[in-house]
Order: sequence, then structure tokens, then C-alpha cells
Amino acid sequence: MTAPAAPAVHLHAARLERGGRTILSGLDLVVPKGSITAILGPSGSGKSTLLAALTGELPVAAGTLEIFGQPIPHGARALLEMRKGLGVLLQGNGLLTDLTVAENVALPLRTHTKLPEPVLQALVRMKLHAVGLLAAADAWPRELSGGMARRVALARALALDPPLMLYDEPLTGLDPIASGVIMSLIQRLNRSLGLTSIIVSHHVHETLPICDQAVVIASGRIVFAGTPAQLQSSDDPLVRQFLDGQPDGPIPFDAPTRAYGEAA
Ligand SMILES: Nc1ncnc2c1ncn2[C@@H]1O[C@H](COP(=O)(O)OP(=O)(O)OP(=O)(O)O)[C@@H](O)[C@H]1O
Repeated sequence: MTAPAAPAVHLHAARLERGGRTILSGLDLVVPKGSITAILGPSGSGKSTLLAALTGELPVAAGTLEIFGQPIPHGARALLEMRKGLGVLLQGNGLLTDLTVAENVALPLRTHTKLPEPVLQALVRMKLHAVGLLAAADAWPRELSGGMARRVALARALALDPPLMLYDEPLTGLDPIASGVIMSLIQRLNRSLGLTSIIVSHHVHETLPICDQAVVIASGRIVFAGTPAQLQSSDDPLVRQFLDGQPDGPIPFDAPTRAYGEAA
């Protein structure tokens, strides 16, 4: 049984490894139910690695990780069952080009449920309505703008009513207007559907306004966890370097070789 008070995500003294190398260690993090948490950090800091742990793709090498009070299960079948409770919006959208918008959204329902066709169709319409794209139900992915495609992928991620949504760089490739639409949609869905959302992003200024909690990872650990307001006023040198986009500071930066014409 899931303890009623269990947070959506609880990491305790967790270490994550890739290829035998420690990427993140000493991870302590609580993501309360119903909240929106941003996982921020410079390129290569381990954001995708943390996301891989949350989806169960990467087991923790040490410490614990619980989702809604349950450890990530071992075994393919149990893992599959757990993943039905996770909505994941991947960077590339992953829409199938030979299926209509409605059929893309229907895919998880066809794969994981035995719902009668009229019920399934009604659910698909509800999800498309939730992202404001009911009118595009019969369109093909190639006919969609980048922002629309991202919203269809969002509708599909919501198809099985997952209580926890994971967003991997949801703004990649979107213009400022489409970015604003996606962020307010994430916020509205989180509230109206009673979800918990975790957004992995390096778009700090677009992501922070909708978040309850901000987490910054750098140098192999969590260097900050707190409210967006606390983050903005942090004077931790690692946090400041990341927020202010400074090339010089405690975060190692691989400077490119000198540009053409630049003095030695
Ligand atoms: N499969 C892997 N095997 C070995 N090392 C890996 C693997 N995947 C990632 N890494 C390493 O882990 C570190 C963290 O990578 P990760 O992709 O998690 O960072 P990130 O913060 O998501 O970066 P970005 O913002 O550029 O996507 C990097 O040094 C990367 O080279």
C-alpha cells in the first residue's frame, strides 16, 4: 500500500552512475505531491541521468529512490506497470508520422488498456481538448507547428492519467510564444488534473515562474533546492554562475579554441 503522506518522489543519499562513473552523488530530494519542480543545471551536469533514474531506466547505485512511497521495482513486468503511472514528455516529441494526431494520442490506451472503442475515442478527445487541439484530431503530425506537435505529445503523455509527469527540456526548439503556451499548459494541467510535475530544463527564466521548487545540479551534486525566490537571491557561487551564465567560475567550462582573427 502507498502511504498517504508519501511524497511523489523521495531520493535519499542516492548515487547515480553511468558507465561505471559516478555522475551524481549524495542526492537528497523530496518532491511533494501536487507540486511543480524544476531540475536545472548546466549542460552535462546530469539532468538526463536523474530523469533516467526517475523512469527506472537507470537503477540507483547507492541510496534510495521512491516514487509515491514505493521503491523502483526490479523486473521488466513490474517496471512496465510502474511506468504506466509516469507521463514522460521527451525532447523529440516522438509522434508517429503515419498516424493521425488522434491515433497518436490513442496509442498508449490501445497498448495498455482494453477499453471499448467509443470510450477510448472519448478519452482521446478529452486529452486533445485539455491541450487545446481538439480541432486538429484528424491532422497528420507533418501538418503541425513545433508548438502544436509538443502539445499533441503532451496529450499522449497524459493518456493514461499518470499522477506524475516528467518533462525533458519541454521548450527545446520552440519560439518564445509557443514556449509560453507550453509552460502555462503544464501549470494549468498540473493544477486541474492534480498532477505532480518535474521539469528538466536549462531554460531557467521560462521555467521558474511556474515552479514551486527549483533544484540546481552542478559538479555532481544538488547545489541548491528551494523556492524560485530563494534561488534568485542565492549567493552560492555555483548557483550564481549558472543563473548569470558566466563562463568563469567554479563550474568547469570547456572554452572553445580561439575564434578566427582573435588575438592570442
Ligand atoms: N550512457 C552513458 N555512459 C557514460 N556516460 C554517460 C552516459 N550518459 C551520460 N553520460 C555522462 O554523464 C554526464 C551527465 O550527462 P547528462 O546527459 O545526464 O547531463 P545533462 O545535464 O542532461 O546534459 P544536457 O543538458 O547537455 O542534456 C556527462 O558527463 C555524460 O557524458
